[in-house]
Amino acid sequence: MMTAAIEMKGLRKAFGQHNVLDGIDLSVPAGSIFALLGPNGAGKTTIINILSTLVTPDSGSVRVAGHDITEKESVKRSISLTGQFAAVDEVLTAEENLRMIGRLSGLTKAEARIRAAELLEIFDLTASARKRVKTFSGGMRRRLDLALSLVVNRPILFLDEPTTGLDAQSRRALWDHIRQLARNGVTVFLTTQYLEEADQLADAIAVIAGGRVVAEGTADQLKSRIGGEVVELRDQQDEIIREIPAGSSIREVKKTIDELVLTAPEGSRINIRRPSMEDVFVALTTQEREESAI
Ligand SMILES: Nc1ncnc2c1ncn2[C@@H]1O[C@H](COP(=O)(O)OP(=O)(O)OP(=O)(O)O)[C@@H](O)[C@H]1O
Repeated sequence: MMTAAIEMKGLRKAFGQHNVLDGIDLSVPAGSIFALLGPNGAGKTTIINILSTLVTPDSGSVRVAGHDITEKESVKRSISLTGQFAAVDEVLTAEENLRMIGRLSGLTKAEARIRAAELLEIFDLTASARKRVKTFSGGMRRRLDLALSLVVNRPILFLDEPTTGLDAQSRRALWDHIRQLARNGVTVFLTTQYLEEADQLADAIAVIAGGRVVAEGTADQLKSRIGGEVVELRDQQDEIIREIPAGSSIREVKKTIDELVLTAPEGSRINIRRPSMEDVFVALTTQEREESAI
């Protein structure tokens, strides 16, 4: 059995009367990429804050890298966190910031220089390496922030919405880097609003809503959980007119197509596809909202 790098059992946290986490059980194998999904305000950042010892839970047992989270110093030595060095020094250049963090983290001068150059390259900041951070755009700062959290590789990396605000090219570069880290044995725990990101990157995904885990598994398992195929009707401009989950048997799919054909406008066409992560997310989180409204 694989060892768990992160383990939560019965994790609860309330802010005032608001039960944000209402008994979360999750286990993340070492060296895997784990994505936590959930609607806005579901408690994703709260979980990351608890796992990185910034917030104390009300109850439950939580272990990170083999340490109980009450052993704060041991946990902190095992983790990196995006935004950890959000206080980027504005007066320094990107390269100086990276080298400074390298030195503060115990790298030699030469090691810090090499690591800074590598990270500047990965995050497409080489051309701006010698510019002061105060002249940077929002996207450049975000990339530098991510680079700073990766100066020293710790066994566990927490990334809270790492690609929000990044363009497609930087997003792809970060995904490649995350995959590389996981291949080298780093456990990556990320939250994301981009369902494609979870689909592309994560070995396992958990969806939280209403303070609980409402689904857990690989992207394929989650997709098959909501069942079968989706039949979509598109107009001549390729815009979706209707989408219907059709079930998994050929008979069900044919029945759905027959229904659509009756109402399909001239020039439209029909596609059959597997459910996307978005279908899964909408199905799971809508179901949770409906149940909690009862
Ligand atoms: N320190 C705090 N005091 C009071 N309420 C808080 C505190 N931190 C978080 N909350 C509340 O807890 C809930 C969960 O917040 P959290 O930031 O963990 O959600 P999230 O899933 O990360 O959301 P988002 O997708 O919007 O980033 C929200 O309703 C938030 O307002």
